[in-house]
Amino acid sequence: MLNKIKNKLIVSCQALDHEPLHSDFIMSKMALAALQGGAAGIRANSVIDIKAIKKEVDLPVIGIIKRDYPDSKVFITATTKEIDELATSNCDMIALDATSRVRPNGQSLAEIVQYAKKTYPQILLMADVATVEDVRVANQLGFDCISSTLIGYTEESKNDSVAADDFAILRKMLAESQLPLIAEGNIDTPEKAKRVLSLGVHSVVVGGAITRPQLITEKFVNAIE
Ligand SMILES: CC(=O)N[C@H](C=O)[C@@H](O)[C@H](O)[C@H](O)COP(=O)(O)O
Repeated sequence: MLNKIKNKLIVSCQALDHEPLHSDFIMSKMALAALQGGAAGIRANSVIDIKAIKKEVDLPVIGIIKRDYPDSKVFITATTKEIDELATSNCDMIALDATSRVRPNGQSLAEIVQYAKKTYPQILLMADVATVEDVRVANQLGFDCISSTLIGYTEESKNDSVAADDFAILRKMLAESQLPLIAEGNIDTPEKAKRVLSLGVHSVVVGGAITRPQLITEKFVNAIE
């Protein structure tokens, strides 16, 4: 899978239950549109969406389960329960929060990675990170690749944004990463996607700018008001 997505675009097709396009059927058609546009992979949330997408397109899928827990701020594939659920979806890779934050039920990141690798050796693992320190830790844990998904979305990274200073944080992550690094999060123009690939990231994930029409509409409205 890592070869198939090298230097290519992955489209994140996600609509949570409060979003207008929340539907496995619609996400499968989003994935078909992504395939027709030339995407090399899909990122998707929930077993039901991944199954529908896998039926519709023959592309590698990065699966996640977003779920809130009362005792933790971690919400992307937070525990081994979500790993077990995703293993039933036929996804090719699982992405999970790889920040240093406390996880639900006292599970540790190392424990979860070890469990996933041992139980489902055929499924690749992506570390969703927020800081350069997270990259250093992820290098050592048995992940197959790292993604910059959570930059700006955690307390530790709230002052960072992926594109600031010509992607300074991504360049720092690239310097530290011993694994393929995927650019993800707020890559919202074709120019930014091209730029991050030229900096040396392995692939680029684009979500909202392609698959969240409410956000796209808002951009137009803000520009004309
Ligand atoms: C922080 C978080 O929850 N990120 C999620 C991770 O799967 C998705 O909501 C994003 O759409 C995805 O990462 C792609 O990013 P963007 O939509 O900005 O291109």
